[in-house]
Amino acid sequence: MTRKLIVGAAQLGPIARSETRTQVVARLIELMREAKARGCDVVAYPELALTTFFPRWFFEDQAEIDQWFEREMPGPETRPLFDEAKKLGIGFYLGYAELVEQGGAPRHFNTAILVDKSGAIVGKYRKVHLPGHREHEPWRAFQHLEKRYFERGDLGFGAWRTMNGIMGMALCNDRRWPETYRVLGLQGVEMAFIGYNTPMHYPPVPEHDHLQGFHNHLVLQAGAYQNGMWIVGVAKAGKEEGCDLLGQSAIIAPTGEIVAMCSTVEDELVTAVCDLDRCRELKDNVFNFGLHREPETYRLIVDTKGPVEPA
Ligand SMILES: CSCC[C@@H](NC(N)=O)C(=O)O
Repeated sequence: MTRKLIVGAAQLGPIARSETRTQVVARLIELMREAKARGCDVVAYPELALTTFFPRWFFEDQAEIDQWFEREMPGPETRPLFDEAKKLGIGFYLGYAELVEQGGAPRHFNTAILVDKSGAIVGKYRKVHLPGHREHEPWRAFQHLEKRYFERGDLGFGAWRTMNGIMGMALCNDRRWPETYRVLGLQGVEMAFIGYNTPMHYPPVPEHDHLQGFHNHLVLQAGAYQNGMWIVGVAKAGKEEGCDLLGQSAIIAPTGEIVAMCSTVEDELVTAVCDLDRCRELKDNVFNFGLHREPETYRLIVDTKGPVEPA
């Protein structure tokens, strides 16, 4: 029996600062219905998919910051998405800002969840590689204050058996780090969902601005190939509050080939039939970890943050 999963990458166009959760969820539901009509088993949305990308602004008032976060999932505004998923019998991956009380203290995470076809949350991931800066840097055209507003994820890179396969999650900047994919790959992940918000302009090194699309696919394709997994990379795209965000959401095969890609920077769904058994072509051969990895020679990777002096 083949394990073919039909997957949708539901790219979002810009979300205005004034747009409500209810308005955004209506957009998500429309994409979900389209995905179902095209036979999808699961649909993936971007990182921080319920609001505008708020880390581009410096806020000092904690109440103003907290308004971008979800205190419950599903909550009153997101419940219709879960109800629709259950009604349609379709899974989904969703990124959002999460605020939890732990030990009487508030904790803020950049989070993603995986929901199965019954509408149940089966997995949660909290972003590990937080990019950007902590302090206000007024010289920038826009801020990238993820290091200020979120703490590092505390759940590691999990893997979940669901929807007839082994699924993993990551978020945006995580995709630039080979360690992300390898930790997923070592757990046998067959499909990884990765939502992103990637500004086209990178203020510290603007000479790389024209390479944003290249670097996006470079890392997603390498991660897929080197670990024998499908990757679903999903953008929030377009000109959002004056900031241009990369599109090019893509579904990538374990061979590293792009099999579907968005061609707009608006709400757009692309789909692909993903045979999870094709992961074996890599996992049993050139990237047979049990046969070919030499972890004792990789000690620096886990023992050191780096860089170190050469021996
Ligand atoms: C601050 S520069 C990098 C921007 C980063 N964006 C996110 N959201 O992680 C990314 O890796 O695309």
